[in-house]
Amino acid sequence: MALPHIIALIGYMATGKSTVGQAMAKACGYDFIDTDEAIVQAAGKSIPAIFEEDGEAVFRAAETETLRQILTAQPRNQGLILACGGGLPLNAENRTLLADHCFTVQLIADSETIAQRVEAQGERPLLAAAKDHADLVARIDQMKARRKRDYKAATDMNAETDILPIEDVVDSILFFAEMVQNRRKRLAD
Ligand SMILES: Nc1ncnc2c1ncn2[C@@H]1O[C@H](COP(=O)(O)OP(=O)(O)O)[C@@H](O)[C@H]1O
Ligand SMILES: O=C(O)C1=C[C@@H](OP(=O)(O)O)[C@@H](O)[C@H](O)C1
Ligand SMILES: [Mg+2]
Repeated sequence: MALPHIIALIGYMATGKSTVGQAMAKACGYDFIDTDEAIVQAAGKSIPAIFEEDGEAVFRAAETETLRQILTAQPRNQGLILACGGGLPLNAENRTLLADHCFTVQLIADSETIAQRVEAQGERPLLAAAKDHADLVARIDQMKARRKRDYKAATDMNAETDILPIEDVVDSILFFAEMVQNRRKRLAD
């Protein structure tokens, strides 16, 4: 399968970047890295603990360094699926790194779907203050609206994760990414 060398998944929290990314890597034989996982490994503590003990600014600085390191270390002869933390594309330097190295897919889901996933999973410090379900949905709506422009600026393709099961989301992304790669090759020849 002719695919871009690095496929990055971006998008709002709980749209499925980590889950879909892992399944994509398995389906196409690419490596898989999750920026959040890499940061947790290096810090030796969870994302909520980093936010609480070190603050968001420290987490964001680690995010940029981790992204740069991952993108430059990836061997030429091995593809990579990179699941990004939800806030990563809000930083202009990170968007430039994505544009320079990746085919970037934005995962999208309804705020209601996201709220249900966040309630089931936890682990999202930026949404931890929500009072109840309705407040959580409202906070997700507001944060999504604030982030929309930066996400769009970094995006080569959108994929919805509300309707299709994970395997079909994977197949649709790989199908589209392969078309793009073939087209790029034709244009380069
Ligand atoms: N079609 C789907 N695509 C992606 N995730 C889904 C889908 N259906 C259910 N989920 C669930 O939604 C959650 C998404 O969480 P996660 O992958 O951690 O998202 P993110 O990394 O974007 O925050 C997982 O528990 C996953 O199993
Ligand atoms: O959107 C964000 O700002 C964040 C998203 C999280 O990753 P997921 O999008 O994988 O949940 C994680 O990086 C951190 O909690 C901050
Ligand atoms: Mg994730």
